[in-house]
Amino acid sequence: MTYLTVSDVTLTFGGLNALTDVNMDIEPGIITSIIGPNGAGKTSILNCISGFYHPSKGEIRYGRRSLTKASPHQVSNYGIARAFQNLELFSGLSVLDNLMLARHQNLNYSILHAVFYFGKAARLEAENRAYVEKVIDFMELEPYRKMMVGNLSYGVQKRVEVARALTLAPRLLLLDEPMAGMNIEEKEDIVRFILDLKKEWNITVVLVEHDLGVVMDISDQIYVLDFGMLIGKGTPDEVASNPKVIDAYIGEE
Ligand SMILES: Nc1ncnc2c1ncn2[C@@H]1O[C@H](COP(=O)(O)OP(=O)(O)OP(=O)(O)O)[C@@H](O)[C@H]1O
Repeated sequence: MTYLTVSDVTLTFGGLNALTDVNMDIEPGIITSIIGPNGAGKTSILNCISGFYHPSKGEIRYGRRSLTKASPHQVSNYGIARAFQNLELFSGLSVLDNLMLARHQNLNYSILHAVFYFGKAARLEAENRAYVEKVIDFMELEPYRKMMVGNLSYGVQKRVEVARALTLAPRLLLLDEPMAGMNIEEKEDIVRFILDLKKEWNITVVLVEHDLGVVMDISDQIYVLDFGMLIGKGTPDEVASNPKVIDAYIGEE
């Protein structure tokens, strides 16, 4: 069964096609990477899937649901979360407060409910806290929980950004360059987290990443974009031996 389907998606800005007739099929429970040179359209496709941009043409489906015109809020309610290339964190708040705040987007009661049904609100709040603690534990953020995000190293902030997305308990996680600016050890940690998310949390991962070594190591399938067009797809071995892909990367990596 196909899980996420991108069909003939074109995205236009003024006269420029950021994406042209892009097709992708993503099955549940796998790691899919999207690679390509700078400006190839990788972030644009994540923006289309997560509802920040709407395709000028084509369709995006997630199971039985259409994401083509969905808002970011609807997309996250459908169980799709995103970690951003540029961190979406409140630098003046602690790690714990950032994660609780993100988790609150998931609350399914209104302020009125909170007033009239205090018991239910309190129970939900306890559940939220427990879920956030599980994420902190998984992402090994325990030593930083009370620290202000702005005071943490960039590598740890990137980890908090992934944790922020995880607090929404997604079935599908979109990661936009989660390893950018990290040293080798920090990258190894993120790789381990991504593999565990797949194996232990059964989360489907879509990854945009420039580090081809990492991409080749952890991906089940890879899509390659160049100038907004899909120029290759397949397993890491298939993609690595695709002449179009090799051409696109000459002088790049
Ligand atoms: N909001 C926007 N308005 C105008 N042009 C845009 C917008 N967003 C993206 N583009 C253009 O669309 C093209 C694809 O950009 P995109 O950010 O998706 O590429 P990318 O592959 O993610 O690049 P990078 O690896 O540098 O992050 C680029 O030419 C970019 O300038």
